[in-house]
This record gives sequence, C-alpha cells and structure tokens, in this order.
Amino acid sequence: MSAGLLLVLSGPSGVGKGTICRRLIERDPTLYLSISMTTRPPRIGEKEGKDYFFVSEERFLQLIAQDELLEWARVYSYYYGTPLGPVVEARTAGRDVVLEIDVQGGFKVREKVPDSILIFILPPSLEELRARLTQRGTESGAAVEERLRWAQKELSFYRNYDYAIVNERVEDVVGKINAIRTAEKCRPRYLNLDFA
Ligand SMILES: Nc1nc2c(ncn2[C@@H]2O[C@H](COP(=O)(O)OP(=O)(O)O)[C@@H](O)[C@H]2O)c(=O)[nH]1
Ligand SMILES: Nc1ncnc2c1ncn2[C@@H]1O[C@H](COP(=O)(O)OP(=O)(O)O)[C@@H](O)[C@H]1O
Repeated sequence: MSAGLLLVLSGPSGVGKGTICRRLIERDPTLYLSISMTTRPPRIGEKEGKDYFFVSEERFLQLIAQDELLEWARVYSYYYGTPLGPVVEARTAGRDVVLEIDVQGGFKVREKVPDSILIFILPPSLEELRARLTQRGTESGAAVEERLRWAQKELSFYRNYDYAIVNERVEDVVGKINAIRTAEKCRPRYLNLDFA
C-alpha cells in the first residue's frame, strides 16, 4: 500500500481554509486533518482537541525540544505547530493528510518532506478578504487590521506553492483539491511499482 499524500493548505487569515477543510472531511472521512498545537487562547466555541490542542508556552517549547513537531512557527505572537506522530501514523495507514498551516510552516514541511503538496488558497480580492474576516466576527478591529497586513505579506508567496486556488465557491475549491489528489496519485513516484 502506498503512503497517503501530505497536503499543505495555506492562505491568509479569513480566506476560508477552515471552511474548506471541514467540507473536505465531510466529503471524505478517510482524509486525516491534522490538529495543531497552539499557545493562542481558544476562541468562543473552539474545542480542545478538535480545533487545536491549546497548550502553555512552556509545554510548546518542551515539544520542540523533544522533536515532537513536524514543523512550527510563530504567527501573530503565538506559537503554532504540527504534532509529528499522528501525521506519520495516518500516512502509513494510507490516509491522505491535510495540514492547515501558515507559509513559514509550509516551507519547513517541503524541506522535511519533499513529496508534500503545497496548495495556496487565494481570496477573490483584498476587499472580499476583509469582508470575510470582519463577518466572521472572531477578531477585534485591531486584530483584523493586523491579519490584513500579514495577509499582504503571505500572499506574495503564493507563486512558491505547487498549486493556487481562488476561493470563490467552497464547493469548487473542494472539487479542485480532490482533482489534485487524484492527479498526484498518478505520479510514477507515488505508484512506485516494481516492473522489470
Ligand atoms: N506553521 C503553522 N501554522 C499554523 C498551524 N496551525 C495553524 N497555523 C496558522 O496560523 C495562522 C493563525 O491561525 P488561527 O489562529 O486559527 O487564525 P485564523 O487563520 O484567523 O483562523 C493561520 O495562518 C494558520 O494556518 C501549525 O500547526 N503550524
Ligand atoms: N467561498 C466563500 N464565500 C463566502 N464566504 C466564505 C467562503 N469561504 C469561507 N467563507 C467565510 O469566510 C469566513 C472566514 O472563513 P474561515 O474558514 O474561518 O477562514 P480561515 O480558516 O482561512 O481563517 C467565514 O465566516 C466563512 O464562513
């Protein structure tokens, strides 16, 4: 059995990554969505072990020291990282894995796992991004502005990703990601069959 694909989804805050991931899993429950560790406090409605594992800074630094994270980064003054164990386990079991992480994390994953697939989610426009962030209502005005400033920086990296998809309609994005999964599984390196 071939190992599952490692898909990295990045894009600015509010572009719709979380919404897209939820829809992907609804459509295909065999997909494994990695749950990150973070030192950010939980938002109202967020659940421990479902949205994130919420940990102290001390615990996070311990996880780094023990090499238990596939990658980690500091985003908006908090730490975020991907627990390594569950990703390896799921891929070994043949499940495709999705990481929803920032671009710094995406580049670290590409270094460590050269066959990972980096997908950038783009907003239809900066105005629409602002509207989505504001309408979500989880951040204060200042935090929205900080995220928009950060977004401009993040967006400049989209050409370094393997794929870029504009999130006009969530259904279309999900269809495109599933098309990428199908195409990637037709690569000779993925099939790795032993013909003489
Ligand atoms: N490098 C890295 N980034 C992460 C991880 N988990 C989440 N992020 C990124 O951290 C940023 C902030 O996430 P979050 O606090 O949930 O805010 P949101 O993007 O506005 O929903 C986003 O760009 C996420 O993709 C992780 O494990 N590693
Ligand atoms: N294609 C879309 N069209 C309109 N609104 C969207 C679309 N995708 C996501 N949204 C909305 O935009 C907001 C931000 O989406 P979210 O998934 O939280 O973004 P992210 O995880 O990238 O920060 C949410 O209110 C969500 O319902």
